[in-house]
Amino acid sequence: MPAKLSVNINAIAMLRNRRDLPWPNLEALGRIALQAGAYGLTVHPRPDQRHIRFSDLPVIRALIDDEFPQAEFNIEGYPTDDFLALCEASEPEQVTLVPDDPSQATSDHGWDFRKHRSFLETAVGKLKKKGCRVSLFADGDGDAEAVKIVRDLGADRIELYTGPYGGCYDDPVRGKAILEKLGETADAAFAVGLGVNAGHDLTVGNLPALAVRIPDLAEVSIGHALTADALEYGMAETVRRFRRACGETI
Ligand SMILES: CC(=O)[C@@H](O)[C@H](O)COP(=O)(O)O
Ligand SMILES: NCC(=O)COP(=O)(O)O
Repeated sequence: MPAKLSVNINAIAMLRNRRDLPWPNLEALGRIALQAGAYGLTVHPRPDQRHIRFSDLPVIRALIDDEFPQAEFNIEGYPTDDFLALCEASEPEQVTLVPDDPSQATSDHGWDFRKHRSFLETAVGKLKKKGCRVSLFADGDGDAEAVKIVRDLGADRIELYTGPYGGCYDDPVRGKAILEKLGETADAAFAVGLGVNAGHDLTVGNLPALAVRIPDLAEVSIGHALTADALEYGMAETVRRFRRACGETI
């Protein structure tokens, strides 16, 4: 089954926040994305609320509950007490824990699972108790032992950090090598019973090869390139293009 598309609306929020005005409207664009067949919506609130504001979360939750009850809400972020409280209030179907420092411009690495094992165990336990699926952001470095730690922590999935792949997927040497390491990491995760998501710098151009190497990829969350394409093609057509790039026949 092709990977499901979750549309990350962070970049749309960043554009909105240039002015103290309510557009572009996250709820309206989220609705168009879901009407066009996106499987879910992703947000990555950061402590300074520079794109997603905490007040956006109930609006997205209500959109899904009221109009798209089959869709999923995925919240990504670093598990501070404030973040975990946001998750508790928003009841996302999935939470993706990301090791981001508040000063980071964007996510640029996965967890060091050996170093942060006990910290993550506590956070994963709290989220699992609330009934969320939990995914942990992971480097695609082929580290099979690290993936076993994720399983032992009680998480359900890893999300492969695809940033290094995104920019050089068409380099026949470097791109191919990075893709193979991502694939090896996914294989190791599947072997211990974890699901595999992927995200960061995915595009219509680089998704097809990823989907071929990891045919059982569960979900991709995509924001930056999808928002850029939406300026050119419109949100509905862009969602359809990304769904096709994931392998859907629509
Ligand atoms: C975990 C991940 O790769 C995305 O959530 C990404 O961090 C989006 O956040 P920004 O929109 O702040 O780049
Ligand atoms: N988890 C990755 C994500 O949600 C979006 O990343 P990007 O497409 O904005 O790079």
